[in-house]
Amino acid sequence: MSKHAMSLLPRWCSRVFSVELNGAPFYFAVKEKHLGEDVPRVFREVQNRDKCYSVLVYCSRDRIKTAKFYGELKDKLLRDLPPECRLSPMSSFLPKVRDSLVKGYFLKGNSDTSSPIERLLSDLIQHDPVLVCSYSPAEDGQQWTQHMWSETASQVMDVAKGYYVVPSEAPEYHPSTLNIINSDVFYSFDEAYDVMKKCGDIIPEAKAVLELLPSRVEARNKPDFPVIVIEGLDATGKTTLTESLKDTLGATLLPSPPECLSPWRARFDQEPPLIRRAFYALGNYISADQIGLKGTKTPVIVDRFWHSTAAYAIATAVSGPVCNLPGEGSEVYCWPSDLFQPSLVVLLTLDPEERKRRLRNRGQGKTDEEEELDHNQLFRLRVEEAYRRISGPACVTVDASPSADRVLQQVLLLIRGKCHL
Ligand SMILES: Nc1ncnc2c1ncn2[C@@H]1O[C@H](COP(=O)(O)OP(=O)(O)O)[C@@H](O)[C@H]1O
Ligand SMILES: Nc1ccn([C@H]2C[C@H](O)[C@@H](COP(=O)(O)OP(=O)(O)O)O2)c(=O)n1
Repeated sequence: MSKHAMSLLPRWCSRVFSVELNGAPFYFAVKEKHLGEDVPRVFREVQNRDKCYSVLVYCSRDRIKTAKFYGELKDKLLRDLPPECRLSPMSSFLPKVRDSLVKGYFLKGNSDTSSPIERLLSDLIQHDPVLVCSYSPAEDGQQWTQHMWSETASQVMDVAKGYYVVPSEAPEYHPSTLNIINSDVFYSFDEAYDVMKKCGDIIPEAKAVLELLPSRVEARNKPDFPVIVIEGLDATGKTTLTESLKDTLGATLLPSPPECLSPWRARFDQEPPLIRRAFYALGNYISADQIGLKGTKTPVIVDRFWHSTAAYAIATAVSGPVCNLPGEGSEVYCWPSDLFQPSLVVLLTLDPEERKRRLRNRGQGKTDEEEELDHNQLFRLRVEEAYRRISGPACVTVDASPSADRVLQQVLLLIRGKCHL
């Protein structure tokens, strides 16, 4: 058994396991002794001939490698497993213990597929940073047990050392929230920079991004003029409004991520969240530098900024309904202390049907994430709620359904009230 597996074991029985079936999580724990608990739901629906497996990915010291490997593992499993084998996202965590989440996959096979699955898992355990367990009915046929695989023998360990699986309560918030800080959302330039720097060896484009970064984190000048950020989901009217504000106020308009990052954006959109979110986080620091420069001469309007970076990252890390998000007031919604704070952040909101109509009328291609927004109503609700919970500065919500001119007038009123323009 590897060093990593040994370090997980002492608290193995305190861990909770979560398997996500059709977007809904099912929780279970393991125990050495059985006290008549029910069989966890995820195993209740499994036929007696079936066998299940879990593959959990260790968080090695090299976070970049772990993040890349987790994505590649899914591709490998989907490619090499028998098509009848069902693959579901899985995780294991210590309740309320930050950074305790390990992610992986849960596999369900039957007696026909167990040989190819076990061959594949035996190979994985010998070459990759994974912990493999198998699940099967106990001898009495009433309970299910979990058996951890040994790396050296690449076989199931002594059956006597199997753990019983028992139901576990759902945690207060989605388990992914335990690992959001500095994995999905970065709260300082240095944290995001560190990820991008470590990517340099495997992603050549990361070096180009590093070269574009400002030499000083704090905006070089404190802008004399107001800086207004416009936020909202795609097609809520940000471009339309920011263009009008620019003309009406004689302001400078800055898109975010900044234009200088455009050549690299598609590349980083393919990367796992750790790398992709570091890219967007750094973009905000480049924008802050530009704001400092322009804001000494004119008001500045920014199309998306930190709210977008954090809200999309949090809403992607967590699945399911809005109540799975970290609670209001959680530290995950805090503004990075080293990032420039705009004078006003306006969040445009729109009825989903009207947003879809505007998207159709615009008729442009959408990013995968925006496609997801369309199909996954829960994701859209999570993004909007995360937007509302971010503080320092918090956003002011504006209904974007009236005509473009009425929306403009409404936002001008807010700006005049808040920024004395
Ligand atoms: N207030 C509005 N009423 C009706 N249509 C609008 C309004 N604001 C924008 N649109 C239209 O909706 C579409 C999306 O607007 P856009 O400004 O591109 O949104 P975003 O920049 O947020 O993606 C565009 O076709 C635009 O002309
Ligand atoms: N400052 C920013 C700007 C955008 N992002 C991310 C958040 C989402 O993943 C996408 C949304 O950007 P996209 O260009 O698709 O949206 P618009 O067309 O501008 O409405 O970019 C970010 O993380 N930080």
